[in-house]
Amino acid sequence: MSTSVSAAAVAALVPPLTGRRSPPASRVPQICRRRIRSKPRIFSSSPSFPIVPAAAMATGGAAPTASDAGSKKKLLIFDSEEDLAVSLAKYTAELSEKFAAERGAFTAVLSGGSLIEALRKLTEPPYLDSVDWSKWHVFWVDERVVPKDHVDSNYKLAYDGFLSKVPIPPGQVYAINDALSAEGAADDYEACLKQLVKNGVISMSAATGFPRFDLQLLGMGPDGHIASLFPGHPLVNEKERWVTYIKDSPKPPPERITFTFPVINSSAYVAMVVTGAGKAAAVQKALSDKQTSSDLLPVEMAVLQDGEFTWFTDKAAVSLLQNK
Ligand SMILES: O=C1O[C@H](COP(=O)(O)O)[C@@H](O)[C@H](O)[C@H]1O
Repeated sequence: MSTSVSAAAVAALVPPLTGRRSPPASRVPQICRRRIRSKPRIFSSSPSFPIVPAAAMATGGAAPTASDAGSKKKLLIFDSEEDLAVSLAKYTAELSEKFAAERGAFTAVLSGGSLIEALRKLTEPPYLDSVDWSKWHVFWVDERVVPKDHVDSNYKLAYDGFLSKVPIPPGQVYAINDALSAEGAADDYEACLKQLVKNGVISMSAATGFPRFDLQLLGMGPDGHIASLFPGHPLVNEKERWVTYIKDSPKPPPERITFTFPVINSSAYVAMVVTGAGKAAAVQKALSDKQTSSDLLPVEMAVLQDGEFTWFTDKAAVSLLQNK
């Protein structure tokens, strides 16, 4: 179990991030430190999206290079989930290298659910050895308010499937304080983020005034929810908070914390990882041309202010799209 103290009490302990050096784990604010438990082919798109051959991506074609700067949305369709996982690893590793070189840190946001399994290739060669894991700072776009060893914990899911297999410094893994209420945990996590902005670990978006994470790795539920932002729930309209809480999640468990849309939409890069026929209807709605502003799914509300949004999908997930 992690400890937590106020952000103000620890602020002075933490030097700003400079150059290419990341702060040692021991100097990360206690409020932000949640140590890893010792145990515990056919490529198509809607007309509004560029068609990006997934095979090209696998060989570097969709790497985050300067030539991609003007391309804000991409739809990648893979023949298999295995192919998707290979390319997602390459994409993530290249962004890690880019941000580590540019700013000495890489802020990666995880969702729960099927996303974690899709990250499995990052835990294998060549990435296990070639990625500079010491530059990674890991966050959760949403978390269930349960103990970290609970089967519903997004932290546990990520730890078991990803974090326990790569050498990210434990002090750079920012889990929620699971001893707090949902409201308290959301406040605590937001305070953690604000402290890390002050330290220079997390960038700020000049355009929005909200934190700008380097990469958010997100999943989507069959109902079109992302993070813990559900269709028709008032939380989708939150405009001020960075992190908020929900006590009546339609998907169990009911109590969760979640990043808000202003934070999600301030990201530099988002990978939206969606597979399986069960999500085809939501994908169809999100990627169809006939969007109406009155009944947007949460996934449709993920619109980056100044970043690159890439859908990583398989054939089943796009099976209801026209023009394939
Ligand atoms: O409850 C949640 O669900 C979504 C989607 O999960 P998936 O298994 O259908 O991919 C997930 O992105 C979110 O983090 C999680 O809390």
